[in-house]
Amino acid sequence: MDTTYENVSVRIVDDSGTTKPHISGTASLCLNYDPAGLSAKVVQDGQVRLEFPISRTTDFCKVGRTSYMFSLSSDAFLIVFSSTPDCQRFHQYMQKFKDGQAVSVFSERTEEASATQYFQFYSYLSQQQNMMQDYIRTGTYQRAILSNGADFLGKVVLDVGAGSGILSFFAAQAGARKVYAVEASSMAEHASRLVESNNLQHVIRVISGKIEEIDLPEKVDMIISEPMGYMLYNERMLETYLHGKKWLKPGGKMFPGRGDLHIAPFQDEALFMEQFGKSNFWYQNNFHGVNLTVLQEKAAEEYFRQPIVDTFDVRICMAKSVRHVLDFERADERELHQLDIPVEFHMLETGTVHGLAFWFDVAFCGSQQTVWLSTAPTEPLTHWYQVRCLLRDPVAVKEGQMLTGRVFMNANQRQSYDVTITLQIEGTGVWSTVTLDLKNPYFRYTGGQPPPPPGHNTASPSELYWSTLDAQGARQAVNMLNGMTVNGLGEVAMDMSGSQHPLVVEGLVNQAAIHPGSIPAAQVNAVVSSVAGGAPKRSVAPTMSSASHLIGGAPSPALMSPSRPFGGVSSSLMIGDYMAPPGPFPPAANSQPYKP
Ligand SMILES: C[S@@+](CC[C@H](N)C(=O)[O-])C[C@H]1O[C@@H](n2cnc3c(N)ncnc32)[C@H](O)[C@@H]1O
Repeated sequence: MDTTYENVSVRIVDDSGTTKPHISGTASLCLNYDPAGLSAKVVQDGQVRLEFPISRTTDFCKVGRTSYMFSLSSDAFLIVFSSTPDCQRFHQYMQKFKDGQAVSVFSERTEEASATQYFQFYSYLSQQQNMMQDYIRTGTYQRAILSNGADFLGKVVLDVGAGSGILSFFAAQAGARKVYAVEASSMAEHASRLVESNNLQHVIRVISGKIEEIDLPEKVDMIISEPMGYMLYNERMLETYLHGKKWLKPGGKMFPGRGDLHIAPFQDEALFMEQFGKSNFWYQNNFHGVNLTVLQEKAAEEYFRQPIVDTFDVRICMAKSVRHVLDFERADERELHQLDIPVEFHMLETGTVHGLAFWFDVAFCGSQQTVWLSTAPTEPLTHWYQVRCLLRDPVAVKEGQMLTGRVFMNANQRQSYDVTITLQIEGTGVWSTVTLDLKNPYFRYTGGQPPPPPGHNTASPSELYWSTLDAQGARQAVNMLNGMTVNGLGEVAMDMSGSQHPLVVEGLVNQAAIHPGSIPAAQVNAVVSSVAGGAPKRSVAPTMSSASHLIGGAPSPALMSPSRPFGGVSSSLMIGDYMAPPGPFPPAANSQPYKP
């Protein structure tokens, strides 16, 4: 809701009802959320001329068609709006406020349509399952909680955004006396049923509602939550997590207690060409008799606004990552409205910087043990994958140069961020800038092994392979010859079981950091077929058409296999942890994520 009103005049009212101007000329009236209700500010030329709190007990009323009267303890003010519609809009807002209807930090910062879709998404059991089945995620949370029993035993805990209630169950397992499981979507009903069927009603109390709007009967010793979206900040649920601190006792703990966003420049010519190539569809002057070329530039712009969600070989990074730390126990939610992250990279190699790669880690700093949950490319893959932002204009760099700049993340009302990257090579005048829409990413993960960057071999891989075989013993060396196997000693057999590619030997080929329990091989044909920018061939059935509809996160890798019984989960669209409904079939050539 727009809560700024331009060109208002403010008059002071005396006891006889006579009014006179309180400020000369007109000003802006801004309403902001305040824990006690609202705060009204009259701003003129950048200066606050009048500020007063509005609570549900404040006296106010509409006067005529264009004015509003506020009787405060000291003075009474008449706010005169510049038009009847403005006054009407203000009146509706105040009515809602008076009725106690959802005027909260959350509703202030979120478009209604975005919130509706967001909580609908999380109301699906399949979506909760998707997160629960991310074994690295769920297993790490359980371990962090159970290995810090002292922080939970006999304690009161708040679970912010409880979903299925899984984290509340972990807190109960660790001996919590009381757990308040707050969930805004209708998943709260399912969570209640789980609590009852597990006979934990005496410990876990599910509260249906938004953290920003509910009431708790007491303060808590510990807050637990899983509020991370991709690139850490998407979904803006971290703000909800920090908001929950209004219920935390002094000295209370947050689990996790901190989040580190890592940022590194990368080189990936193939990815750059792939994105660029997609817009070439519009570079046709006779598409069914229509000249499309005027839109090619706009299409390229649109593709480069999409952050790319997938995984990669860490060796594409050209410098050590810069780390941006957020201390959840200290930070204020308002700090997350604009994040201005300076970056400075000491380039470790010569080449082309195609963009910046992002991943995050969170730490559970318990009194007994610190446990990290990492989404780094060197670690087992999670449903957050990693995110890469391409530069429209890549920059050529030399080893030893300094690449500096900033990543500016500006929160929007769609529960996401506009991300502006600016980079320059120090002392050269070479720079590049791009703005991306984090709400509309391109989900590119195919389940395949991410290739290493070209030119990374500094010794002969073939020699290395054979010397490893020699070390293992020649008998184990197996080769294929016309359907027969011949071992390193020249012995021939008809056994076909040793048909693995000879170069795929553990320790020789770098395997992706994929956890065997989470990531079965998947063929995301729809995505693969769009790689060159052409339309996916109808004969190639998209087994993961949904994956092309990522909104802000991704299916748990465990659900990426077409062979899994719950593969249907992935036919939804993602928003971090959050996905939206499936799109058309066949998916668009560009694998554009669905956007609400
Ligand atoms: C990423 S899921 C985590 C669910 C569960 N805690 C888990 O770890 O499996 C986030 C949950 O928080 C809920 N949520 C998001 N914003 C919320 C808010 N402002 N108030 C209450 N719940 C919220 C969502 O509906 C969703 O179920």
